[in-house]
Amino acid sequence: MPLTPLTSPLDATVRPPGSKSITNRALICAALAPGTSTLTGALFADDTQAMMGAVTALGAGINQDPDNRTLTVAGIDPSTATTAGLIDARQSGTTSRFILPAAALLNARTIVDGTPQLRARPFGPILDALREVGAQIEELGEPGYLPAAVHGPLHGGNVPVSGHISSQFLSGLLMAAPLMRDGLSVTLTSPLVSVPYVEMTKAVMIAFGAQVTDLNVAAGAYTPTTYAIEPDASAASYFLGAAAVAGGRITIDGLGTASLQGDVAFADILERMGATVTRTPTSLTVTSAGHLHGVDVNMADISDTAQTLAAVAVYADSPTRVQGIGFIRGKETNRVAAVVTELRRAGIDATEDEDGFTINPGTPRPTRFATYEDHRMAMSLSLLGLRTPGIEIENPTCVAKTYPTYFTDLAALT
Ligand SMILES: O=C(O)C1=C[C@@H](OP(=O)(O)O)[C@@H](O)[C@H](O)C1
Ligand SMILES: C=C(OP(=O)(O)O)C(=O)O
Repeated sequence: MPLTPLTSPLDATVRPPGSKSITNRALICAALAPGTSTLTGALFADDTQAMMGAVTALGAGINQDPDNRTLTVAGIDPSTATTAGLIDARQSGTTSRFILPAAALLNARTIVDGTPQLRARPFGPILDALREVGAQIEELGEPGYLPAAVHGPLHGGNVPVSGHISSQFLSGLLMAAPLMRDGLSVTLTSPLVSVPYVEMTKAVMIAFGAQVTDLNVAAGAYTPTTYAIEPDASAASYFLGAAAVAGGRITIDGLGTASLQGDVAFADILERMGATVTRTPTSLTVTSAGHLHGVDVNMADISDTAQTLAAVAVYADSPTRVQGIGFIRGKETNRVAAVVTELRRAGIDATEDEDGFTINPGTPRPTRFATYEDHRMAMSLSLLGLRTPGIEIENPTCVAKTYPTYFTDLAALT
């Protein structure tokens, strides 16, 4: 995918597609709520298709209306459901980590597997926690990795869970918890990364009628609900980053101070770098002259936007250091190594640190970037093409994981 630099400053309003994280949480809660739920503003992408396939395998019924971005979900009663089978979570961390506990509620054997990329990502903490709350677990490949078989039901109770590898283990356990016999109380055994995603989990659960306080969930049931899903804040980071790189104004419609998504704080980092940010409860506007300063920032809460910041940092007037994100070596690819390798390919002085990376600004040369089957490598590196001639993105269709129309929407900015 060749990219063409912009010839005039940006001046656009964008509404990104629905949040992947909220869509996949709402699908789990709706699938476990006996009755009909309606999800509006949903994301239609590979990760959410993976979740739709997963909850269908558990017995839920899904009607997809992509033109109206709406999903209608006929939920199951997990205490009587006995559907077992093979679930393909594809490349999706959220689908795999959220469906394992949900499948383990059933008195049936379910195998969860995914692509080779997903098989390389860690699952040990969630498999261990599920054993503690009553599941029979078979690790069918390497211990601590997919594929794995789960068989319930779950008695719940108190369970220790580690937080430093991924918050998705905790979110998955919490969402299944209302249907555990004794409910669930989680004690974290290590510091939690991606904290805002756990707050999001609790908010979606509460919208579907669950009782949640701190990391304690009461036994009960989900209630079918009509639920409106926000646009995706991680996707929005590319458009906000575009204003920072190319200069001009970008407004994100549908995301603001009222958002459930931590990634809206990417705008705060651009503000620290010198951009002007205007916020309302439901919109974010970034205006920039394209001259930003470097920043030293901990991105443990919003690590999906770290690659976006790496791209923006290339054009700042001083170095940028990102800390607190060593755990993103376990995402779709080793994101710390991948972003440093690709920026160095373009002649930028980037270095890998133990818990992040440092980007020294420079003038990138024309480069064809590798994307490592990582949608966020493709979307973040595309920002260089808005300012530097001769930028190409290999395998651009990898954006289908969360944002199939990304390159069309980027082109429409001009
Ligand atoms: O719960 C979620 O929806 C997510 C949590 C984060 O993962 P980790 O908790 O593994 O950092 C994030 O990177 C991912 O894209 C979505
Ligand atoms: C890490 C990501 O996804 P997941 O963990 O859900 O596969 C992501 O979307 O950047």
